[in-house]
Formats: sequence, C-alpha cells, structure tokens
Amino acid sequence: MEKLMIEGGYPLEGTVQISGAKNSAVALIPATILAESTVTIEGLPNISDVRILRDLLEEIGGEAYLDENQSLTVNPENMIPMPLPSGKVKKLRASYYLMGAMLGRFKKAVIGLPGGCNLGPRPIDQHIKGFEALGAKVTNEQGAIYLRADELVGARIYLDVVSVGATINIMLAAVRAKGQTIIENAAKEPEIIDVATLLTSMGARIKGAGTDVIRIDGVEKMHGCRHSIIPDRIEAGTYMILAASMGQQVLLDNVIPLHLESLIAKLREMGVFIETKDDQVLVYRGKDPLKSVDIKTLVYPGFPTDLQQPFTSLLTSSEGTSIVTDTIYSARFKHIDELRRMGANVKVEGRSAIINGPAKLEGAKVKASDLRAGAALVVAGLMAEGVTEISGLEHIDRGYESLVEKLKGLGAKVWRENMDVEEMEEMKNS
Ligand SMILES: CC(=O)N[C@H]1[C@@H](OP(=O)(O)OP(=O)(O)OC[C@H]2O[C@@H](n3ccc(=O)[nH]c3=O)[C@H](O)[C@@H]2O)O[C@H](CO)[C@@H](O)[C@@H]1O
Ligand SMILES: C=C(OP(=O)(O)O)C(=O)O
Repeated sequence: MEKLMIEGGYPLEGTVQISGAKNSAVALIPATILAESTVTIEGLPNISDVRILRDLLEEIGGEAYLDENQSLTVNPENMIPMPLPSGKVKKLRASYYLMGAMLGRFKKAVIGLPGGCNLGPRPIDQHIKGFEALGAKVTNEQGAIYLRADELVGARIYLDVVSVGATINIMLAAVRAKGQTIIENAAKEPEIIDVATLLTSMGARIKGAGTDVIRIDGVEKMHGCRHSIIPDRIEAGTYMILAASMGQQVLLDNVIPLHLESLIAKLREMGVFIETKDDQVLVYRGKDPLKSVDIKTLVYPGFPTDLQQPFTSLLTSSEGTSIVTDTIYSARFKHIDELRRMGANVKVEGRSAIINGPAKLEGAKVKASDLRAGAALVVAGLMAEGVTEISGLEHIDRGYESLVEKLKGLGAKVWRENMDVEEMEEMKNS
C-alpha cells in the first residue's frame, strides 16, 4: 500500500495535459455492450475505474483490449447476460450502467449494488423507476438488483430528481426498446451528451441530449463505431484550483472551457486571472490576496459537486468568510476534519461548510476518504508548509491519471512511498 507525499510551498508553472473524462468513460464502456460489432473508444483516462469496467466486459464474454494509447476496442458479439452479483461491480458506482446496457441488449441482468465514493446515501430509485416504466420487473435480492423484461417498450418518464446516473441508465435501456421514450427533467451534464453521441454513432436515434427533455426512438440493432471521449472537466477543474492556489502561470491543454463556466466565474470572483482559448485554459494569480466567495453545488451548468471539495481547500487561503453548500450530496464533507488537522479554520453546519481565512496550513498525516476528498488534500498539501502524507491513495487513483507525474511536470515536490506495517494497520483500523 502506498501513500502520497507532498512537500508544500513550491509554485506551480507550466503546461498540464488533461485526460479523458472519468464520468463519461464509466458510462461509455458499458454502452459498448449494446453494439453487435466492434466499438473503439479513444482517449480513455488511465485510471482504475476504466480497468475494472474493461475486466467486467470480459467477465460477461466480451473481448476488450485497452492499448498503450488508452483506446479500448470492444468486440461484444459473444457477450452473455452473466449475473454479476458481487466482485468487481462493488468497486465502483458506475457499475450500475451495466444494468441499463444489459437490459437493453439481453432484456435481463443481475448486478450487485454499486460501490463508489461514500458520499452519504446514493439511491438508485429513479433508475429503477425508469426501467420499470420500460416494462422491466426489478427486484432487490440480497444486495443485487435483478432485472428482467419480456420486451422493453418506450415510455414517458419524468425524473423526480435530476440525476445524471438515471438519465444515462434509462437512455442505455431505451435505445433498444420498441417505440419512443421521453425522459423529462433529464440531467444536462456534458457526459450525457458524450454517451448520446456514442450511442448515435452505434445507430441509436436520440434527440435532445444536453437539454431537460430527451427523446429516444428505439432501434432493433446497433453496430460498431469509433468514438473519441470528451476531456475531463473535473480533472481540469482540479488543476485550475491547484493553479489558483499555488500557480504562477499554468496552462491546461485539452479542455472544453464551456464545461467549466461556473468554476471560471467563481475563480474570477476570487481574483484569479483566467484566459480561455479553443481547447486551452490559462490560469494565473495577481499579487493581491484571494477574496472569499460563497458557492452552492447544483446540477449542470451549476457549480459541480465533484469540485466542491478541492475548492473548499482553496478557500482556506482566501481572506474573509466563505460558505460552501452542497445541495447534491449534503454529507460530502469528510475532507473537512483532515483540513482542520492541517490548520484550516472550517466548520460544518448542516449541508454547509463555513471557512474563515486565510489560514496558514501545515503539513500533516491525513487520509483521503473518497476521490475528491483526496483532490482536496492534494490542494491543501501543495499550499501547506512542510510535508503532508496522504493515505487512501486508492480513491485518488480511481479518478486522476498520472497525478504525481502531472504535478511534478508543474514543479511540485510530490512522490509516492510505501506505507510501513504500522501505518497499514492504522489504515485498516480507521
Ligand atoms: C447532479 C450532479 O451533480 N451529479 C453528479 C453526481 O452524479 P451521480 O450519478 O452520483 O448522481 P446523480 O446525478 O445520479 O444524482 C444527483 C442527486 O440525485 C439523487 N438521486 C440520484 C439517483 C436516484 O435514483 N435517486 C436520487 O435520489 C442523488 O442522491 C443526488 O443527490 O456525481 C457524479 C460523480 O461524482 C457526477 O459526475 C455528477 O455530475
Ligand atoms: C464521486 C465520484 O465518483 P463516483 O461517483 O464514481 O464514486 C466523483 O467522480 O467525484
């Protein structure tokens, strides 16, 4: 087991290449199940979630080859509706997309309840409501979801909560249903458009992805294609926050600036300078101290919940009081105790964190309890005086490709180290 070591206080400068979007990748890979010939997805991020999903495709009989350029070629011809009640499906949240994709292709699936970051309750009632509306019988037996349908028939489905996961999962099943499905109050995240683009290249008929009403006309067969994934707006956002905290001039390459408008607006409000080009963003700081701001996480195009945690770390260095409210995941504050351990002046009240700055952070031994908590601690570690040791690296590896190499490329002092036996015991017991 490894830990991440950061010696803080060094300015960041240079160019960083942004990888393909994790939250697209984890839906695009299951979507390949729906095709009847070879699908290639180019530019996938080199992260553990991608490798686990590749393995899951092989478990159900697919051929899935990930090459050195992170292109995944899937031959789904010999796939079978093998039950996946436990094992790797438990390692990530997005294994729930196997439900929609297998239901669409085989009209049946058995998938263990998904894992992923522990952000408090992560219900899937809206996914199930959608599958049932399409004609599936859905039961929960001993921690696995059983889905079965004689046939899938298009339906009008109104989502009671705007959910990225439910929107994509229903889309995956509906592309192979008979007739038209209309998803109302759909989520509008860029990852939904990316999945719809892949499905359309595979022969699906989808209109309105990226708006709150999506219309899908079911088709009988879907074929192979090539697809290039969108850049990761959350990884890009994390590097923009890092640049705002410690950057002189940091250029992000392979970005869609439009996907980051809420973050760009908030960083500018704090006094950070940002220039956007077609697929690049330049971030730099002036001489003045950063100003405090309030943020509230919202569905897209609002401020993303996935950037709330690293942004909170940045706010510890700004002058005045900031309030961060997470309306998507009210318990997404496990990073706060760790930030306090490093000297931050933050308290949690209900679904808000109240941050008083500027605080002088000091290196400490801290634990990443989930993926973006890990990103938050990396931001804090780079700002802090002295050495920060971050355990729980397996969470960070779920979502950030080559983090150490990318940070080193910007001039950070960061490295991975093996934990000693005592530390591993501590980890197990915490
Ligand atoms: C809207 C939002 O910011 N979604 C983010 C959320 O998506 P994730 O897919 O986890 O969450 P959803 O978008 O599906 O859910 C949004 C909200 O709806 C609730 N819900 C969801 C499904 C359901 O069946 N019932 C239900 O009540 C969730 O608890 C949550 O409060 O985390 C992902 C990974 O961190 C991000 O990629 C998404 O951008
Ligand atoms: C919480 C996240 O991932 P997951 O939903 O896959 O657990 C995330 O990407 O911030």
